[in-house]
Amino acid sequence: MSALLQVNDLKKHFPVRGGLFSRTTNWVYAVDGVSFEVERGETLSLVGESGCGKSTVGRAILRLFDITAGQVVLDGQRIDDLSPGALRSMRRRVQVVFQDPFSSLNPRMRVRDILAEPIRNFGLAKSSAELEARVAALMDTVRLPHDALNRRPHEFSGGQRQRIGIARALAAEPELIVCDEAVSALDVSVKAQIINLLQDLQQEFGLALLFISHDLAIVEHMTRRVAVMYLGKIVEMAPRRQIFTAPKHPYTKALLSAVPLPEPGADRNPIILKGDVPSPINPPSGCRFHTRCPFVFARCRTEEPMLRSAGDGEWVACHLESLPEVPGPLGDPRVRRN
Ligand SMILES: Nc1ncnc2c1ncn2[C@@H]1O[C@H](COP(=O)(O)OP(=O)(O)OP(=O)(O)O)[C@@H](O)[C@H]1O
Repeated sequence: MSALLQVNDLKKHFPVRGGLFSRTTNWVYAVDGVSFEVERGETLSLVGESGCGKSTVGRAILRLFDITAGQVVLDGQRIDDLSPGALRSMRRRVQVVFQDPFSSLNPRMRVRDILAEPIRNFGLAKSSAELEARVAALMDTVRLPHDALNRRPHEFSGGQRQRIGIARALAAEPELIVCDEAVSALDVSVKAQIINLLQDLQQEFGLALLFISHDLAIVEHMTRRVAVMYLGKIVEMAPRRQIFTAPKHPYTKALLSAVPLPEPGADRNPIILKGDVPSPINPPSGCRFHTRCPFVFARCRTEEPMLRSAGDGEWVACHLESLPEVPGPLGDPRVRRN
């Protein structure tokens, strides 16, 4: 059986307009050739620093805009070129939970109406009694009391609002939920509760999650696989254990070395990257990470590394992997000096 979601060589370039006639003067290469799959019922996390293109991938899957190139395939059907009419059923199957439920929930609507809207829109209840029962069941599912149905979003805490956002996504009976920084704005204890809730729901409903986050500490607790993005591309994709115990790409190593360890006094030998992330308007030639990579060598500056299998479900886009094993400057046996 094919994967629930297949993203093939996805590109999204945004025009930069300027001048008197608002002509396109440049392009933001926000996502520039990204491929991955999400199986039914699994969680794939998309991680990377701010601006690397994570949300743009999520929005492309939700068809919030037309993509520049590539394919987005849901359950065997291309959804990137669907007509507006055909988009309707796809919209039910893929839902989203955003970072800030406050701005994504209509402040004038009561919770009852917020939850009833998708059920009505997608024709999921045959009578008003069934609609009411479904709304009540959703409150149970996200562990909110029924008397909250008559309240409006501003009357809830951040964690409770996120539960409402999750209930609204579930109302459409989706197969995939894109969680875009869904717990990033919450306090630590509330974060843990929402993560537990998402994991329980995933088990209960067999949901697939695309979990977009800049926070690796969160991802470690809830994902099966991780894809690491840098400047519009995936640099490494692997099962969680491999990413967290034996990362291969120098950028993944640097990202992980910045995650605080739970044991007091423990040290990870942080890898400090030089400089800032370059602009996606004018990304570096060759490997996009070469301007900051501690292991850079000549080929990295000119030749773009492809995402290649490194075995055990692991994919890496780095020239280091193909090199003979000789001692490198930092003791990494795969690094060639030149
Ligand atoms: N509508 C747009 N028009 C122009 N540029 C955009 C647009 N949307 C995103 N970008 C640019 O595309 C790049 C990727 O943005 P994106 O929001 O996908 O990154 P991200 O990794 O999700 O970061 P963050 O977590 O900060 O949102 C950024 O440089 C951003 O400024």
